[in-house]
Amino acid sequence: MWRRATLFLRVLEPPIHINASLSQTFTTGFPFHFQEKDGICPKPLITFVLGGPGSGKGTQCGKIVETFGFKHLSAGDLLRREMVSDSEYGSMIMNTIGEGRIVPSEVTVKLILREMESSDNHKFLIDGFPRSQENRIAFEQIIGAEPHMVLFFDCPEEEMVKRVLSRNQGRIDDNINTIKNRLQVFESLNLPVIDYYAKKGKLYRINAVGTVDEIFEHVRPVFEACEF
Ligand SMILES: Nc1ncnc2c1ncn2[C@@H]1O[C@H](COP(=O)(O)OP(=O)(O)OP(=O)(O)O)[C@@H](O)[C@H]1O
Ligand SMILES: Nc1ccn([C@@H]2O[C@H](COP(=O)(O)O)[C@@H](O)[C@H]2O)c(=O)n1
Ligand SMILES: [Mg+2]
Repeated sequence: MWRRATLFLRVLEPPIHINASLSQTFTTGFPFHFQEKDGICPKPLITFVLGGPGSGKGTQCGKIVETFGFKHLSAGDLLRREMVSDSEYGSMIMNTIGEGRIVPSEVTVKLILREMESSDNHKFLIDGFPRSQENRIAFEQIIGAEPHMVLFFDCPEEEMVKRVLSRNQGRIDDNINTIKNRLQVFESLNLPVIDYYAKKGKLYRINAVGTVDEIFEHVRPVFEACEF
C-alpha cells in the first residue's frame, strides 16, 4: 500500500534528478539544501501535528514513525535540546518554556530547518508546530514549503491536564501553573492556526480520547488514504 502511494506522488510531483557531483550545492527549489537518495532529490512531504499540551502528539507520532516511516521532529524537543546546549538562546528558551509562552519563531524554525537539512528521509512529521500564525508564516518564509496535511489531536482540557501531570519526565513546564498558561496560549494562538488549515481543507481532526491504540486506529486511515 505504502509503495503504491509513493509511486502515485511521483506522478503528481516528479522528483528532481540531480547530478551526483552537484549534490552539495543543489537546492530542490526550496530555500534549504535537501539530501538526495540514489541521484533523486524528492520534494519534502510535511505533516504538521497539532493539539493541546498532553493531547498525545508525541505518543501518536511514535506510532506513525513505526508504521509509515516518517522522520519525527518535535519542536518542543528541539527547543529543550537547544536549551541544555551551550546555545546563546539557552536561558531565553528556558524562561519562555517555564512560563508556557512561545519562543520567537526564527529560533524554532532554524532548529527545524537544521534537522530537515541533515535528514536522509524526506517525509517529516513536525510535532507541536506551528503554535501561532507567526510560527506558520516564519516557516513558509524561511523554509518555503507548506504542509501536505495537518493532524489535530482534539482532547478535552481535563484529560490533557491529567496526562501532563502524570507524565513524570521532569519537564520544567509540567506543573499546574505552567499548564494553565499553556492551555491559554493554545486557545489564543494555536486554535487560529488550526482554523486556518481547516479552511484550506488540510486539517484532519482526530478524537484524542481513548487508549493509545484506539486513537492510532483513527490516525492510520488518514495516512493510508494519502496519495504519497
Ligand atoms: N491515549 C492516551 N491515554 C492515556 N495517556 C496517554 C495517551 N496518549 C498519551 N498518553 C500519555 O500522556 C502523556 C502526554 O502524552 P504526549 O507526551 O504524547 O503528549 P503531547 O501532546 O506530546 O504533549 P506536549 O505538548 O506537552 O509535548 C504521556 O505521559 C503519555 O504517555
Ligand atoms: N513551536 C513551538 C513549540 C514549542 N514551544 C515551547 O516549548 C514548550 C513545550 O512544547 P511541547 O510541544 O513539547 O509541549 C511549549 O509550551 C513552548 O513554550 C514553542 O515555543 N514553540
Ligand atoms: Mg510532545
